[in-house]
Amino acid sequence: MFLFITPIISAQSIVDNNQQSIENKLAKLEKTSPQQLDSAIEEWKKIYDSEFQQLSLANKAELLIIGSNMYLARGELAQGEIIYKQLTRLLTKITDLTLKAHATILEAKIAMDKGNSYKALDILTSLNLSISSADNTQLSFQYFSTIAFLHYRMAEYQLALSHYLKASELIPLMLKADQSYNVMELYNMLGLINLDIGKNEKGLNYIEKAIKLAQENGNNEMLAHLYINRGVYYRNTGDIDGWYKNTLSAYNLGVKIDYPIVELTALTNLTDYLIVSEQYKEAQESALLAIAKARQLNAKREEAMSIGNLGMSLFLQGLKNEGIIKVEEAIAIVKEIEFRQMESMMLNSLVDMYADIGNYKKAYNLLREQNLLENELFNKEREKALASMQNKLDLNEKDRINELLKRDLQLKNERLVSQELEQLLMLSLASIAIMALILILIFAMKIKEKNRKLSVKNSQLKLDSQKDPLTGLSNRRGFESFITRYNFAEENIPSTKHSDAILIMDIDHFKSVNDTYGHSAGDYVLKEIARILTMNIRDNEIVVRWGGEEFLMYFRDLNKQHISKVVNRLLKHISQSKFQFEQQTLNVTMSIGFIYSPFNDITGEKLDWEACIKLADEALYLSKHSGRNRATGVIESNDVTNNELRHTPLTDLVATNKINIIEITNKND
Ligand SMILES: Nc1nc2c(ncn2[C@@H]2O[C@H](COP(=O)(O)OP(=O)(O)OP(=O)(O)O)[C@@H](O)[C@H]2O)c(=O)[nH]1
Repeated sequence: MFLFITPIISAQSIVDNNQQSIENKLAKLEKTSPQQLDSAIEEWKKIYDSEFQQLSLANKAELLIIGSNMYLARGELAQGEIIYKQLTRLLTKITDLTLKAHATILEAKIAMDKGNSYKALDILTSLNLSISSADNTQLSFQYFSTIAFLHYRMAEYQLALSHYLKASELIPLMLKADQSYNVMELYNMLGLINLDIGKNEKGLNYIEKAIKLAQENGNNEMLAHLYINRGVYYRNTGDIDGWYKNTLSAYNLGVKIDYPIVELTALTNLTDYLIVSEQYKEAQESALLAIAKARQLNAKREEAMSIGNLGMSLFLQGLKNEGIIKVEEAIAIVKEIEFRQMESMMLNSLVDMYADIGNYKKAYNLLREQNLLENELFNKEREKALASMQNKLDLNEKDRINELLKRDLQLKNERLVSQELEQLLMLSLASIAIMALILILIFAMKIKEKNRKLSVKNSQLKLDSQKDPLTGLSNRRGFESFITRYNFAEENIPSTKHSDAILIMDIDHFKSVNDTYGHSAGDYVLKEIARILTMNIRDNEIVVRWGGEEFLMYFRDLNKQHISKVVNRLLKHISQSKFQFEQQTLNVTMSIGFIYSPFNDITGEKLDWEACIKLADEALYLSKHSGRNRATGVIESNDVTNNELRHTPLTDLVATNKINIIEITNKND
């Protein structure tokens, strides 16, 4: 039965008069005590109807929180919930944590009023996390007080006590904030709980503190409640006179200040006292007064309890049937308002009554009914506890799954990143590899090209080195290359009719050409002779510039009968050619030495080409010596070895008749 709302003060707003006025109105409504509830709700309705639309979002939320709290305090759960739902829609547009926390506490109160204490507890427990960091005294105070009250309602006194004690740490700050009513209420609750758990002295101590504060503040309504509760201390300690005195004080004060709730509570307590003190007639009177007061206040619970008390006092006066009827009437009411615990207690009394009058059958049936009810209540509590536990488990499991999913996601992300990196790396490596490959290829191609060029150049150089630059004929090196390729010694099978022939030729008196016509004329003659000689060979034959004015000709597969004709034709071709140089006609002749190749010695062994050339060269010398413009050929061996052919001068071989030679003079046909 208390309201706590934290004023919302926006630091940035420059409050105008209207704003100031609504702030004041809200602040006043916040401090509403239960006794002023009806008038406060009227005031709230007025503000809601005329000003709500013009209010800021925060003020709207605050007004709704106050309204919902007030309706709940007056026991109008449905109205309180409607306002709460409007508040939740509004809160989607608001980020203020304090307002949200107040809304959450409201949600818990609604769950509590609906009888779902465990749900309420869960809601408040979830708020604990966010509120612990909130630097807001009144909000924290309300949180601890609400959760404590919830535990109290659930008969969890130790837990209730620990939360009220947490709230009590805020008392100095609360008093400073002009929240003495809430502090009184806290002392009262601490007192009641201590009384409930048997710590009577401690309980009384808190009640006395509350009484002192109520007296200081002139809060008679609160004082009246506190007298009743101090009476409980005396009842608990067995001082029924003290109980009676305090309860009576409460009743008298209630009448004096016209506070019917306290009057009703005091009357109910007085009836209890009168029954305990066996003053049944007075108890009957007191019960009747309480019933009237309860009906006046539409307080069904108190009405039922008082009717039950009336029944008990009648029964104990000996009016047993009347008593039973009243108790049954009371049970009907508690059934109607589903006050199950009271129903169970009353059924218990009724069982005793029927047993007392000897109606055991009825007593037995009622006892069974009462047992079933107890079981139902027990199971209901059990189910609630199980549901709460399941909810906690689910939340826990959800948290665990969320955590797992989060970790899974994190791992997947990490894996993705590393995969991306890996791919990037692979891509980079691949790119590098491709680049490298391209570079290598380019490099290789360049090298290949260079090598090709080099090899072309080399070939060219090689060719050049094998060529005579003046005539373009092969030189000695060219001939060696030719003869090696031809594989002279191996491939030429000696034949009696055909043979190759090597001619060594030398221009006659060439020196005089140079001397007479100049070196250029000599060069010209050399080139012309090269041309003429080349005209006389086939594709697989060769003309070589063997030395200065010396040439070599290699004929292949030549009929031995035709060699003289070939040589003679050559001598003629040269001698009959007109060498025209600068209007000068030059006459040129050549001398030739030749040999069949391969040349066989007596053993039939082939003579190597170098030795053949040596013999041809010596034959040339014989031609020169015999008068020039002629040819001398080594044609047959007799009794001679290759060794002798290699090392013995040709003239000696001829003189000793070891070989035969022929001489071909340049005859005109
Ligand atoms: N123009 C020119 N003359 C050359 C070249 N090579 C050699 N000779 C000349 O050829 C001449 C060869 O002379 P010799 O060896 O005395 O013989 P020859 O004058 O031909 O007399 P025989 O051979 O005995 O008939 C030399 O004068 C060389 O200078 C050349 O490439 N060009």
